[in-house]
This record gives sequence, structure tokens and C-alpha cells, in this order.
Amino acid sequence: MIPLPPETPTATPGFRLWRGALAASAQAALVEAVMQGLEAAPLYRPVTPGGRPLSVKMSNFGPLGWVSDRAGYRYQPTHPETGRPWPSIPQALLELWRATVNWPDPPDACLVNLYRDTAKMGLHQDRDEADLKAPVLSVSLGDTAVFRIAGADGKTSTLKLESGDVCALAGPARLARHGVDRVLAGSSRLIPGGGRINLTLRRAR
Ligand SMILES: O=C(O)CCC(=O)C(=O)O
Ligand SMILES: [Fe+2]
Repeated sequence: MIPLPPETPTATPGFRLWRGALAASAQAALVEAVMQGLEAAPLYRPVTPGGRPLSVKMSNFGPLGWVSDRAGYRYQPTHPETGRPWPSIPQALLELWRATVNWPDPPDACLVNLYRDTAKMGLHQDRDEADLKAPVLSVSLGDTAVFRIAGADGKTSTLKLESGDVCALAGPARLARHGVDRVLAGSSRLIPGGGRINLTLRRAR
């Protein structure tokens, strides 16, 4: 997995991008590890605090997992449906974190997002973490996403995130608004059953 390709410059300071960071073989191995984890912690459809189901299905790996329900957004150590601890974060992701974001501590949360069909994610900030200075690292697998992010001027623009691309919200972009407008269905055959898996690594506490 390491060495990484050179970083792709972006227009948003702190928004870091490594296109093609994961070779095809590394992508396949990671999908395998993710599928294994999902057997222990099945994907489920969270609801917003207002009670609306998200279009994305989710699960988590690591000591803490991000959840949303009627009670709000938070991190918790167990799966809301099975009540069991989340599976551990795949080793390859821990190595990727070490190789990219310059942060002394490992991630303690890995959100798994599955986008199928018309699933998308509205513009939001990642701000449920204790230390909002710790970077967020995001891995794209499977179908291409149209990713939207706000620049320093607050205006948003889009870029495509393809399978194997890795990006980070760090430094001045840590609280940048971002989301996924849509996923280009059928653009990849990596994910069994189709779609896109996003893995978002964070320091929750
Ligand atoms: O799927 C993506 O690329 C973004 C996911 C995201 O922003 C999040 O889970 O907070
Ligand atoms: Fe996010």
C-alpha cells in the first residue's frame, strides 16, 4: 500500500487528495477485509434525529462507531442493532493513516458508508469528534462519487472520487462542508452487489 502516489494539489487548503492511492490488488484486499468485518457488524440504515432514514447504509470498525438516531449523533462502542462491540479497524487502513495524515495517534473510529442506487449524503461538517483538529481520512472503493466540498471562500465545487482515491480533511479544511451529490452506478465492479463503499477514519475522542 505504501508508497503513495504524489499528492494531487487541490484548490482548498487542508483538503488533501491522493488519487489512485490504492492499487487494484490493495482495493480488492481491503474490500475483502471490509466484507469480513460487516459479517460481524452488519450494515444498517440509521435515521436522522428527526426520524428520516438516511439513504446510505452504515456500520463501523474500531473502538468507537458513529451512530445517528432519534437521540442524536454520537460515537458509541457497540453496534446499535446487535449490541456487540464493533470489529477492529483493518490493518491496511491503520497503515494508510500513518502514511498520510501527520497525526501522532491512530484513528479510533472507522465509519463504513455504503452507497447504492440513488444514495447520497447532504452537505455537512464532521464535528462530533472531541478534538476537531485531528484530521479525517476518507477512502473510496467501488463506484465513482461526485464529491462536493466548500472552499476557503465558502463556495462549493465538485470533484470525482474514484475507487482507490484517498482524501483528507485536515488543518484549515477540517471543518469544511462536504457531501456526496451522487454515485455513478455501474462505474466499477469492485463491490459485491455493486455500489460504493466509503471508509472514513477519525479520532472520535
Ligand atoms: O462518502 C464520502 O465520501 C463522504 C462521507 C462523509 O462525509 C461522512 O461519512 O461524514
Ligand atoms: Fe463527512
